[in-house]
Amino acid sequence: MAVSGFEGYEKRLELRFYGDDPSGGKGLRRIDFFSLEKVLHAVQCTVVSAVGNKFFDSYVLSESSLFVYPTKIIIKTCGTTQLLKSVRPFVHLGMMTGLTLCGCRYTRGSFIFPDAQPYPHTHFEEEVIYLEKNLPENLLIKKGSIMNSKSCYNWHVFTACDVGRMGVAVGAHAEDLFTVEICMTELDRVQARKFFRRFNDGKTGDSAGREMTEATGINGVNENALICDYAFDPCGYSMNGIDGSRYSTVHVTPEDGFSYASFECVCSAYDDEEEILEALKKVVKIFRPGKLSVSTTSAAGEEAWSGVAAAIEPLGLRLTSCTADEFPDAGTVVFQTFSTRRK
Ligand SMILES: C[S@+](CC[C@H](N)C(=O)[O-])C[C@H]1O[C@@H](n2cnc3c(N)ncnc32)[C@H](O)[C@@H]1O
Repeated sequence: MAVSGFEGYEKRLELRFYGDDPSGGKGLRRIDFFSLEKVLHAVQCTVVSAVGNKFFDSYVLSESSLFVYPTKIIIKTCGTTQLLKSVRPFVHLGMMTGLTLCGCRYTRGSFIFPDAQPYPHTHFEEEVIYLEKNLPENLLIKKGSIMNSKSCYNWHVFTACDVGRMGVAVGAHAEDLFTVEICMTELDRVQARKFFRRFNDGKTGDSAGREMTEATGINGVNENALICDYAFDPCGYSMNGIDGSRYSTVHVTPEDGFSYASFECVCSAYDDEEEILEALKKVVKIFRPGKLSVSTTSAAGEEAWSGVAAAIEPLGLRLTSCTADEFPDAGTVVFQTFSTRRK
């Protein structure tokens, strides 16, 4: 941990692959656990809990989450982890399973403690140079950009893709799917206390995590999800939810002064918009943050997330900025920030 405090803001990397899969569709899920642990060691985190279904494998990490699909890896890490050190080993492991990287998406918010970040996470420019150096040459189309808000919290996005796979990748994978990433700071103190354990509570990380999931209502955000949760000692919480082929994930740093929580999920353009917005409202009510950002990434365009402000503003948060930009392979990224009216 940095001397000043724990960096809650995650770095998120999504790697997409293609190729003939001799294993009948298991693809990247054939990567053995020992090899995954080696990559995580380079990033400086470990697996604390795991669960899978017929679509994908989900791991709760000491610093956030990893999801492994047959042709896609999503890894999200916080603290002072060196996430981008996973790029080369994952590309290599993909090759070993007969798959080639065709898309890369890296996103993150603005760190609370930027000076505590190690190379290559010292500056966004450094991260982009590192990515360009370590991605394979077939990923020719690239764009890196910082989406600004009116506050000090900005959204950093880098995407790259293989020119030959561009249309295929978007069409086959993400045409109707969009990712929602919510970052919350200045959590309500009463709510944040619920993510602290009692001294010597005699519980395991799993059993304490289960209690937090229920006591806070996180299990009600998507009642259909199978939840894999973990409570850190003395505080902190992570969970992955799996619902068919879709994941959701929540991470909480409850310490006062640098409190942070995140929620991420995958939605479809065919989902009931009201249901998505209801889930979003439930998340905001669980944490009651002073500041919040919502980033949506969608091949379907900006409309995918047009109802966010109308859903959130009645909860006492005011829309302070809304920016949209296009990125190769990813589609439209919309970044909205909200700030409480209570201060
Ligand atoms: C890993 S969790 C959640 C991560 C997520 N990105 C976030 O900050 O919301 C981080 C919280 O767990 C606490 N924690 C306790 N033990 C930890 C450990 N061994 N590794 C990482 N975090 C730990 C941290 O102080 C922090 O409150």
